[in-house]
Amino acid sequence: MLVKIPLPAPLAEGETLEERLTSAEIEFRNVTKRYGEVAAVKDFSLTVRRGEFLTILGPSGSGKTTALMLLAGFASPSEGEILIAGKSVAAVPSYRRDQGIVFQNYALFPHLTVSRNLEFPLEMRGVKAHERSKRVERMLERVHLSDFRQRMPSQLSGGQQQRVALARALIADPPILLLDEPLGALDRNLREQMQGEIKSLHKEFGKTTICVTHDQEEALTLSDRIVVMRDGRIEQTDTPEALYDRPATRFVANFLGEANILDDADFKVESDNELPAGTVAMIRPERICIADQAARMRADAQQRQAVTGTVVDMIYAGPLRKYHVRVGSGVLITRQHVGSGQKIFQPGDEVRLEWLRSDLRFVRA
Ligand SMILES: Nc1ncnc2c1ncn2[C@@H]1O[C@H](COP(=O)(O)OP(=O)(O)OP(=O)(O)O)[C@@H](O)[C@H]1O
Repeated sequence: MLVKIPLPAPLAEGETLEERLTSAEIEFRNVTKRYGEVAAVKDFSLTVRRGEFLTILGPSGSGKTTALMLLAGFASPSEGEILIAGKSVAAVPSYRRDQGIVFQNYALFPHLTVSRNLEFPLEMRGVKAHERSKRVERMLERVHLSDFRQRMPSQLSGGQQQRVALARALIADPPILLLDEPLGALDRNLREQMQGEIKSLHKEFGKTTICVTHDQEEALTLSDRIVVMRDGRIEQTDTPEALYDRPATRFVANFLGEANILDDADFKVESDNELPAGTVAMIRPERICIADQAARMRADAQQRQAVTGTVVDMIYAGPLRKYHVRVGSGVLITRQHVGSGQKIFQPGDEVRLEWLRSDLRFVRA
């Protein structure tokens, strides 16, 4: 069987193979960006590998967009530097950085048809008319918009417009793709569909992609790695699984998914060892099992911890049930898959919560 493998871009003029093999695609070195008194990004250092899909995730105002704008060249660092393919881009204007960009509100040209919108970046790069129309047709087909080629952007749905924006960002084959809340304006179903589309475009084209979002689910679904930002600084960088399973801080544990933080004030955590100074214990809701108080402990009781409490709330959420259980002066959350034969608890029920000791994590407080 013949397998088609997309090849990376040929070596640029002056680029050696050694440089290509060893250099990171993008590097932020101790970048700070100040707007007057406000430091929007502080001492930001990050290496992005070639072909990686990296998401910058954080609450509003944490500096995500500023980091992306610095990379795009729409703003310049107050301190530090940014390197692309091993070279500082301090003196390179944004239009010469060879990046495809999709912003939530980075509108298509409203007075140009879909085809003309796609042609524009090629025209800017001096691609000949014959070649341009071939590439536009190919790209339209790829994003399933061939039938819309003559429409104006205003005659397209939000999802279709974003597909055109993605196609326009990719058509000139830039090595880097920047996405700023690309799906922010879409409703939930469409967003999920477009996440699939972005993922498959990334697989197919292999662009080094930096995506900014405040949507944790989007970050978990799309990314090879996630950078969690807080107040202009990087809080933690890791793969989605590692961030979810082993968050380093209380902030990351709470921001990425739901977390039960076992504060000393609310729960007396019995531990064989002292918790390291400055840390608290944390457990994910789906790691806690809920059972009748009188139910027998599971066979591996030594490896488990159990507490008793009273159900204060049960929330039905499709395939999941979420229980809030009062334990002492605190509340623990547990999430159970809805399965056949599983007991359903109601507010007021006395229950036992159990978990494996190995599912407890400690995070910096
Ligand atoms: N041009 C600017 N002038 C002054 N302050 C700015 C400017 N751009 C950003 N800031 C400030 O820098 C901080 C970080 O903003 P930024 O837009 O990067 O955050 P964000 O994480 O992308 O937020 P959001 O998710 O709301 O877009 C904020 O406090 C913001 O007010």
